[in-house]
Amino acid sequence: MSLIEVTDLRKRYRSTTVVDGVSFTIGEGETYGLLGPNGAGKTTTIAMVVGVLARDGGGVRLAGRAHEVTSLATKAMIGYVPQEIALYPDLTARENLAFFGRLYGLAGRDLRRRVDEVLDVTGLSERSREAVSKYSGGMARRLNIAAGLLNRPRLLVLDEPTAGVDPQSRGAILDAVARLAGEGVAVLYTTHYMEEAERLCDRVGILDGGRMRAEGTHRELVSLVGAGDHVLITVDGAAAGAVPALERTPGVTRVDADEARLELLVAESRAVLPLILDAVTGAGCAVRSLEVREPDLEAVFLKLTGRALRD
Ligand SMILES: Nc1ncnc2c1ncn2[C@@H]1O[C@H](COP(=O)(O)OP(=O)(O)OP(=O)(O)O)[C@@H](O)[C@H]1O
Repeated sequence: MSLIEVTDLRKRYRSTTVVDGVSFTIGEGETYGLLGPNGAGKTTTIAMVVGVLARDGGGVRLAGRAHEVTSLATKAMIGYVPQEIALYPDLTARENLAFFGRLYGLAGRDLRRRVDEVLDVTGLSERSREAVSKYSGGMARRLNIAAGLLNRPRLLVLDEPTAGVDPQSRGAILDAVARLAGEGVAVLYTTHYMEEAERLCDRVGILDGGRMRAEGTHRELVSLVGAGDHVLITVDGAAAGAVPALERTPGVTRVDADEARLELLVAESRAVLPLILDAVTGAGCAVRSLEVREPDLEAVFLKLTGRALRD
């Protein structure tokens, strides 16, 4: 069963519709990515999902219950980490977390244990007694995430958590999200980095202009636009001799030869690769190198919207 069901969300600002009928579900332990360029409506969508922004239409159900701006019981199941850092710079990481933990009603040994756990998940244990003013931007972002975990959320919502952070913090954030999902937390993750969506998310929704353009696993999205894997082969001598055999190979949809180089479009490279190698060597060409390039979400986005994900 899905932990959260979002149905037909809508938001207008004056005459402009910025979220236009967005629906998706996320199961326990599943990481769902909302991928879209700046201004696509990601932040507005998740603000309505979390319940900090009133919606103009649609519904959200969390663990089978209607979730509204005023629903405290369902809000208690959510950890929301907005883009803006909300921390006290003069306090240490530990003091910040203790403060937020008390707001959640934690105290004493429970509070200390929970603070230790969230510091560990975000990789900040060793620097926990330093003032946040001494932290890098990436560490502050990790601490912001740690604060969102104090209440053991069943749904963790992260709004572009890695935007502008250093590689070390980015790695720590991605590891933390994977670990939490492994523990059964449902994760809603917005990003405009398609590599992150590919690496982290079980399913991705592509949002553009306030609308969900497509949704699915990486494989499903890629097959939706009819793309296949590119296989690039270099051979000793002329590659053209291998073209007829490759064109007869099941699963190969296009063959281009240019001097010693072959470029193929194939439906499913893993299954077809042995047949391709047989065809090339059978035509008397010795293979010098072979590279498989899987299509990415960037290609899907371009195909769906006619624009690049990052302008
Ligand atoms: N309070 C507001 N009043 C008017 N327009 C708004 C308001 N908030 C957002 N918008 C507009 O809604 C659209 C979607 O914004 P939103 O912040 O949800 O996009 P986003 O995909 O999160 O982009 P970003 O990556 O830049 O945060 C934008 O065109 C934005 O200008």
